Amino acid sequence: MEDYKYLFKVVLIGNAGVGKTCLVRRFTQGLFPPGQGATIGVDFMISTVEIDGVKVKLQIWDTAGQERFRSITQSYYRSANALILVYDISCQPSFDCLPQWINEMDMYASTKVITYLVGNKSDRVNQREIPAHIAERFAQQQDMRFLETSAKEADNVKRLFLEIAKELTQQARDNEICSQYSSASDLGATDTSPVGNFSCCKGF
Ligand SMILES: Nc1nc2c(ncn2[C@@H]2O[C@H](COP(=O)(O)OP(=O)(O)OP(=O)(O)O)[C@@H](O)[C@H]2O)c(=O)[nH]1
Repeated sequence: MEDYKYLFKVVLIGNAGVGKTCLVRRFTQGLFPPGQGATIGVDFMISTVEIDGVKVKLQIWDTAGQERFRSITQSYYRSANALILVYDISCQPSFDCLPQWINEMDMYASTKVITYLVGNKSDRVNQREIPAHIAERFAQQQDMRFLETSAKEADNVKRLFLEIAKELTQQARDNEICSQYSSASDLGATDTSPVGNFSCCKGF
């Protein structure tokens, strides 16, 4: 049997060509693959990380950005524990489309999901079209965490996935403590639990 305590599902979304596949490959394989073709439908990779001595498995779903796959990719939102919405800092249209993606998240994702806005290709300093402070303000307005990354230069990629794993692990632990507390003290109320969407976690 595999040795891990929690399993979390992380889903990447965003326009075609922003670098979702490269971010996943960089994190899971340490590679920046040349000539990466467009994703067809969805793809997934697994990575196991250690958070405060606990093994956490991340199931990372890489969705196709192309419009024609939208109905397939939408079905992956619902069970996501974390959603990473990616745009390309050197491509204004990929930023302009964010409200449409957020609309999809509101429609299809769980209300408990944690959400990150990620500006990828931060290495393209001379081609930058979206200043970081504009994106950061937008993320704050949408109640999303914000990071700029470069899959090419391996900048902030590990940090992104580890932050997510850490936050989800903390939520899962809080949930365990709360459910132990509520059964022990006979409070009887299920709504003492701050999170309720960890059905995919081992041990729940
Ligand atoms: N300069 C630079 N290029 C990048 C970076 N990440 C990805 N790219 C390039 O951007 C292009 C698209 O990358 P993908 O990872 O295939 O993009 P995607 O978002 O998965 O695209 P779809 O699968 O069509 O949704 C490729 O040519 C990559 O080499 C980055 O951090 N910096």
